Amino acid sequence: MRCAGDIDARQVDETAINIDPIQVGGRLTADAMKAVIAYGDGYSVCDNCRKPFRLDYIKKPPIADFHADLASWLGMDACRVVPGARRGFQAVCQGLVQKGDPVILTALSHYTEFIAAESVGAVPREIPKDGKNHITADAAAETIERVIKTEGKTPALLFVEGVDYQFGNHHDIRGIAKVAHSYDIPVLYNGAYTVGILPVSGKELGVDFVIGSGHKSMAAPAPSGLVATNAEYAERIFATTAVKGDQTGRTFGIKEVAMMGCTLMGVTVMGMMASFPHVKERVLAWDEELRKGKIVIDSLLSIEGTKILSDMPREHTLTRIDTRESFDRVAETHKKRGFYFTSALGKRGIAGVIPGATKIWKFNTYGMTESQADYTANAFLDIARENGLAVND
Ligand SMILES: Cc1ncc(COP(=O)(O)O)c(C=O)c1O
Repeated sequence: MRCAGDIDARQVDETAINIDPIQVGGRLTADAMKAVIAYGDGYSVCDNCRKPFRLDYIKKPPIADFHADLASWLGMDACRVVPGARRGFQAVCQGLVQKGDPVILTALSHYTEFIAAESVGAVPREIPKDGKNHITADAAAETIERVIKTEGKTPALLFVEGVDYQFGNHHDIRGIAKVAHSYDIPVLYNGAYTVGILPVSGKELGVDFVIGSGHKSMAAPAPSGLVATNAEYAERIFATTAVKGDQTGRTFGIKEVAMMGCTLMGVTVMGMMASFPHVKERVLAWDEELRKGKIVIDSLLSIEGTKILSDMPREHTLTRIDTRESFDRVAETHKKRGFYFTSALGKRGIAGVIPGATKIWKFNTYGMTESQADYTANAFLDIARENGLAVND
């Protein structure tokens, strides 16, 4: 009989080449794995927590320095680690948005951005994407105007994704931030697919908040992430508690309300910290990542009927692809239907494509070695040829 503590092996072969769009940037470094083992106990980072009693003041291990380093690395003034990008969105909403306030999101916003707005009773309003799947400064301006006119209120916050999760496209953050600021609307930059993957400077982008996801893009265990702010908003977002026990008169000092006092303890913060030197280095090799990604893109495009739905040339390793006129044609008659494709990839040691997907799907080549990129490119060609699809050599 099985009991709740029985743990199965992972469903994805960890030795496989994983092209799952959400997983590639969160794979741990060897140093993070060591940290996970060393700091596995629940409150392990609290051994040397001394006054003031707060996670971001702990000197041993150097969690205080880590916070300062994160802020300067992102060109921001203050930073806190949080349990996932979503908790960063929520902290900013908690600090800036009142019930009933309109909040601007985009047609490419992630559901967690909507839920963060909902958690404070905000009214979400979307900037539409254009025909090229971009969020533009003009569309942002039109949306802000429309919201002010119809709701009679200036939006309290604007969310925008550096790179969106649907197409992996970049958007005009500087232009959008400029427009938002002309209405005095603070701008939250969602760096879930950029922070830890490519260089990001909140100052250069002209945004007020930078949010990152540790488990998606910073080689860290889940749930982890960060929220960084400029000096203008730091006090509001990281406001300390003013509450007092009515019987005891107790107060709780420097605990921050939006952070619920302390955030990432143990494995998550230590994994994130252990990977950080590697993450700082890897963002500088972004062009290399694009070059390796191109090897896979070129091979897929050589299969007749295949279309890339993301911007071309690719400027991110997450790509949306349409194989309705190629791999999906095979699915119509194959005895495994659409599952033939993921099964053929699996046999070749490639994981991360949703089982049965042959129409429109996404993949991410981030972190592949050159030989893995060559291997993956050839695997797609093999599967195409094996199933009678035409390949342009
Ligand atoms: C664009 C985007 N933003 C935010 C999130 C949420 O990130 P986290 O899991 O770190 O809260 C995701 C997760 O898939 C995402 O794709």
